[in-house]
Amino acid sequence: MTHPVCLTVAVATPTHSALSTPLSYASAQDWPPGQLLRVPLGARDVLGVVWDHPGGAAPDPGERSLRAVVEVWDALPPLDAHWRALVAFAARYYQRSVGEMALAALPPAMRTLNQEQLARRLAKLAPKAPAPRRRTAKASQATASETALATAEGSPAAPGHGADQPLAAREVPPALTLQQREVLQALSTQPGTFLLHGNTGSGKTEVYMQAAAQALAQNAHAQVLVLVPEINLTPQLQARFERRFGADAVVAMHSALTPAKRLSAWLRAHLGQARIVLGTRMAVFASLPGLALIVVDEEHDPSYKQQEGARYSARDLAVWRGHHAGVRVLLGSATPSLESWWASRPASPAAVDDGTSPAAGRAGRYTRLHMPDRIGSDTASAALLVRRVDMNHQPRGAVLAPPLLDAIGTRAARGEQSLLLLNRRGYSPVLSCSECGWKSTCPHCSAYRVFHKGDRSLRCHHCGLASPVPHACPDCGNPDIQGLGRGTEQLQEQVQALLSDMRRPDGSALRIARLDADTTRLKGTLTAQLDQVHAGEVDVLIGTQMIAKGHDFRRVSLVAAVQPDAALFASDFRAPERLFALLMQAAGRAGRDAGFAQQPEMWVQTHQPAHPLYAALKTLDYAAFADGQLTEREQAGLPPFVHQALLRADARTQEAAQGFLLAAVEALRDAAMQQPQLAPLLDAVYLYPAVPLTVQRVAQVERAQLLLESTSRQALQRLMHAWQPLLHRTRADKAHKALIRWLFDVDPLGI
Ligand SMILES: Nc1ncnc2c1ncn2[C@@H]1O[C@H](COP(=O)(O)OP(=O)(O)OP(=O)(O)O)[C@@H](O)[C@H]1O
Ligand SMILES: [Zn+2]
Repeated sequence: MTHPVCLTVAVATPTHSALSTPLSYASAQDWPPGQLLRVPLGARDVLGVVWDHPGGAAPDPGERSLRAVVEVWDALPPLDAHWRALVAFAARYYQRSVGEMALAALPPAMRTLNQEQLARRLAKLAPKAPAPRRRTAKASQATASETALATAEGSPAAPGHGADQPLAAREVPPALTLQQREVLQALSTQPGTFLLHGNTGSGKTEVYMQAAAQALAQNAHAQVLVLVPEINLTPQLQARFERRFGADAVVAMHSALTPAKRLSAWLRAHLGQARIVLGTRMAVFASLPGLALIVVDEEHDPSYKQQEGARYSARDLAVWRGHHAGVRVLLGSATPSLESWWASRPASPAAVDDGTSPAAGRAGRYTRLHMPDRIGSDTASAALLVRRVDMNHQPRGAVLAPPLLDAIGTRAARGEQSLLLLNRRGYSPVLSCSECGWKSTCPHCSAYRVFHKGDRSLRCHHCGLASPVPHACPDCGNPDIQGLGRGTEQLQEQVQALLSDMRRPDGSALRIARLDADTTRLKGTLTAQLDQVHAGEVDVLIGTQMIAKGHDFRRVSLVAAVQPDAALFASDFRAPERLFALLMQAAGRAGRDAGFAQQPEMWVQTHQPAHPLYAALKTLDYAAFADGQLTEREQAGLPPFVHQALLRADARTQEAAQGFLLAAVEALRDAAMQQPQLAPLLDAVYLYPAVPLTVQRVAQVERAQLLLESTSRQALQRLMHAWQPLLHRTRADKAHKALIRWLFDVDPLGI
């Protein structure tokens, strides 16, 4: 009889429970950490990952009656030490349990799979027998990077993907510009994390692809991870990678995939069959045994931060992962986040001895690289002109200023396209009764329901509640209820009327389309709509920030921000950074082809034409804007000069939510009296008073938060860890039974 061994297994136990550490199970045989298996938990059996024993040594199963492992998925190689280290770090840093983090990092379809089903899936993925290598004429005259890739792929050890594809099927990379060459050169000469500050249309994607080709050439198992904010917004990007590397080498990972597709993408990455993984934030947790390079495109994009469950930043984890695995990380953006801009600051000799600013003088952790010039910008006509339109001097209530209307008409008459950006969907953000003042508030949220004319509904954008538009005021019966303010739906209607006299080159009326979350709800509609724009079937495209992101529109020569001012006065300290990035990205959609008769233009309709943000936009000088913002942030003691976390509480009443936060602070202060090691942490971390969130109530849940701030990331981390058990205890107190949940949001994006 064999003596059973004890396995430590990470299972998806909730963070906020007593079971939040990995559990012990008995097994007839020892299995290495990283092995996937199924184990019993309560009445069910669940997916788990063999974890490293706490303290290194296996506990003795001896006396304890451990439950036995159900089945071990030994057909799959174990998850490697880098992957486990990433998961363990993410759990620690974002204050979650290892089990929760590990299981959230695996494709959901895996949870319901058994060994047999897994075997069938794997059989489907099994590589076809590689065909003998073919040498085509093309291969012998290929560029360096292509040859490098060919070597990697042609190697007999290359795990089964399109090694049998002739190279001729692949696209030949263009000759690089000088700036692209310099960036690739800098990348190849030193390790570390790089911030590529590349103008829109400067050819960053080409740099990513060539850097990927170089990394893949290192060996036959090398893999590259490419993170993008929203893959479904840029189907073109995936197509570009597939053209370059072959469809078999690339897998996509994002939440719009069917569970089965997501699982096979994950398996192909884990087995090394996929050489390039292109995915959204979740892909940062992909198992990549051959990881050789990480690219984070549009690294400033807020969608890299997960907003529920474990609130991780995929960008920040990508940097950690690359550092831990010893591979390069390439962050790219035309408008980097201020965090990354600061982290990549060059050393400033002037400030070295000044001593007033703690970090001044020292260079940042990242290497900053620049590509200021757009591809084809040697033609003078390609330079972008930014025009501010003072709406104080336009006809009252004008939707579009008359000169802007003219400009759109002129462009359309030449077959060029215009984009109109309005970051608010629906017809009107609120309906109101002119008699009694009734407004379309949501009964479940502290927010208005938005009027959507298309299906005549009132919809809450927070909880999703939708109901038909009333024919008369529900309070006083007045039939005259009106919309206040304007969304994309209304803008489309108004622009349609305003442009009705204008003509396309063929004499027909202009075609005006709208692209936002409402028009793209159905699967496939986004791609279809983008295809229409690319094909030139649309003259004027109206949309939310969706139209500003990453699209390589070739016929757009004019972009206009219709009413961007609101963000200038938002209370969120990141609002200017976001607005500037949005406008720069939007501007970057104009003039991507140098062959226009007239200079491409970005119009900004504003009542604040002298605002410094628009002045900076006028010169398209991101660096000046960023440095100005950083000075303000440093003076005001805001990130990246301090580190923040939120303690959030949700409850049935606001009183209960704030009551919990107050009690938790009290418990922490009490504990500090008894535990002297806590006192310095409380000195190093500032705890703000508990306050309601800006949108205080959502779906009948009252929300409150407490901001923690420190100049020391470590002190902040240690305080949260020390606080965890006290929070569990406070939660368990009957006095707080109205509490629904509490959580930490580390490095929050909105406070
Ligand atoms: N070296 C090159 N020679 C010719 N064309 C190039 C070169 N590099 C890139 N291009 C082309 O220029 C266009 C813009 O390049 P790319 O999409 O890579 O820019 P980007 O910096 O990623 O843009 P954005 O940030 O706006 O998405 C693309 O159509 C691309 O195919
Ligand atoms: Zn609501």
